[in-house]
Amino acid sequence: MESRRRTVEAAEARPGPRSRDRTVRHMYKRMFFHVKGHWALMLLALVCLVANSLLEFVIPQLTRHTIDRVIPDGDTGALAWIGAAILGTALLLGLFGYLSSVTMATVGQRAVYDLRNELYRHMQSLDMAFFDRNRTGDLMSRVTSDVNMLQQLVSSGMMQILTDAFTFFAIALYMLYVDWQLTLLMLATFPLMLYTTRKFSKRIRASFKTVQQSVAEVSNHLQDTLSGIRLIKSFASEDYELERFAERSETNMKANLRTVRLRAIYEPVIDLLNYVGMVAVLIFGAWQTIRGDLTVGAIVAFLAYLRLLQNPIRHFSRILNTIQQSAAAYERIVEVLETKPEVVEKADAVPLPPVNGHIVFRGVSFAYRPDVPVLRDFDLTIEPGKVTALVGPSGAGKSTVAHLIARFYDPQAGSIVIDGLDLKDVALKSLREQMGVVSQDIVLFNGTVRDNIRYGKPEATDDEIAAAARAANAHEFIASFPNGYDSEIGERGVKLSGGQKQRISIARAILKNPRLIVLDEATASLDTESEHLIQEALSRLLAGRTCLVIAHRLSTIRSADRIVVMDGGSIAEAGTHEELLARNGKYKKLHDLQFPQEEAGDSPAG
Ligand SMILES: Nc1ncnc2c1ncn2[C@@H]1O[C@H](COP(=O)(O)OP(=O)(O)OP(=O)(O)O)[C@@H](O)[C@H]1O
Repeated sequence: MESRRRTVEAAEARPGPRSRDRTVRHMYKRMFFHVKGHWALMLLALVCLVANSLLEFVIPQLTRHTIDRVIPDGDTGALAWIGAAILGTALLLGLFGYLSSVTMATVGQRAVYDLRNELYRHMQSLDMAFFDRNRTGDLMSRVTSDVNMLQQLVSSGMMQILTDAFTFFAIALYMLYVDWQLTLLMLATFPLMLYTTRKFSKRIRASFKTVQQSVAEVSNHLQDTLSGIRLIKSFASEDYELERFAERSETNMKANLRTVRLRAIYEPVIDLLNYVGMVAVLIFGAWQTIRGDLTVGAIVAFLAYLRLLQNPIRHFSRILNTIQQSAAAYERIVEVLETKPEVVEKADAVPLPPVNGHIVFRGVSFAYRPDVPVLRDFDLTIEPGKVTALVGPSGAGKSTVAHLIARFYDPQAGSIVIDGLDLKDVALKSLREQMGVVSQDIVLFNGTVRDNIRYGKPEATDDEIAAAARAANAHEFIASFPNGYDSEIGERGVKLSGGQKQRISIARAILKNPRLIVLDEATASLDTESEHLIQEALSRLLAGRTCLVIAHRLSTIRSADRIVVMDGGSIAEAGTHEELLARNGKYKKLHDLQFPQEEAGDSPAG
């Protein structure tokens, strides 16, 4: 019971909404961790950015010199030098600007590359329960668009903030030195700006989060409908899907507009506060100049510095967007990164030695969702080297038994023991490497026929691949393709029939040569020819191994060594085909439903 509670809690464990400031801090820390390896590039970018700030400082000084010295002295000779100095400074500004942009983009791209790989690696390490809970399109958008969002932060936002802070403090200090009263007057608007920024950043982040969620919804919809396009067309439900897609797009549009509106208010408010500062400086500065306390050049330079000082603030209002947008995306990334798999390998897990395949379920109870039990106090023994078939009505829990053997999930009570070792004590890889699953949902990846068969044994030679294909009755049709084993499968490749796909998946399992086979039998009825070829391929695959066959059609399992009839998550009866027929129980009923003509009792031999 205790372990069940733990699993349920873990299943629901998702990071709660963390405090916003904490997210931003956390995000910076983690992103810094990712860029740490590129410190030389970061340093170069930082040097360029600081050089830029210093150079920006020079131009107002040259203006001041021109107004206060060159013009009163009538020194026309100096004008050319001043012009050249300003142009030279501008050229250097351009050069450093270029260098800093390129280096920062490089660091940003690399950090994103690392983060994206980390996220994908973590997703691969998560268990099936995680993938049951999350939708594919949503996960895809986390790895693509959310990670991209962070790239912006690293390549522009992070450094910009550092240099802006540097520029701001350098100029503020200089201005305090030149005229502290004027500077303090101007800085008086800053608390107001900070207050406004805080207020807006909370709202902007919340609205960005809605935007990212709506992107995920669009992505989910696309994933579902494009992969199920055949179904949509066969139901002629294009208009319905279009309407649903338009709804999701509209949510996305509205969410975007909401953020735009927030920004559209925030930026002018900050600009207005900037102008208030400028007006104060202009009036008070002009008054000082009239009184002769300040030169005209000094007030012009002061106003130029004021603009420079306001630049970081204006930037900040833009960066704030990037930060809030990134923080919203980051929260979605961290939700995945902080999810702990429920099925974890013990630190001292032992590699499973080559198995015989003696599998025992002892008092196993299991539920995908806490309130819907699937297996109840379930006992089952699978004998090594034998074919055990599971039959029973849909939803009885047959596939669940197979999932538990592969340890896709852990039972909440009871234990599963393989050759005397508890599954939980065994290294996952060593277990799954010895298992072959041939399922009714055949998954073939984009790539060649050869790649797809070789998936079971990456180091296999071409001869081994061909031998496996022959054993799976697949060689002939593969050889008839113009490119043979090098034919591409998938969207732009050859189209395979259901039976052909199945034979390729059997070849893949034969090549892997596992000790344990789980066969989740196809429900789709094939033509007799295909059916025969597949049955032949399967009997070669099953020979000499421990096999669990999840059977939907009783015709294929008559010769099984043991047939287990499941109903409502437990075993109703078990025995051979003949024994079960003789018992006249559930199996007999299922049998009569499928073969009404044999009811008289003349069942064919298996
Ligand atoms: N990933 C899942 N998340 C939640 N519930 C699930 C999941 N997979 C299966 N179930 C539920 O568990 C129960 C048993 O499912 P299971 O697939 O093991 O049955 P089955 O006997 O193999 O059925 P079928 O013959 O239709 O394939 C069903 O009620 C099903 O709805």
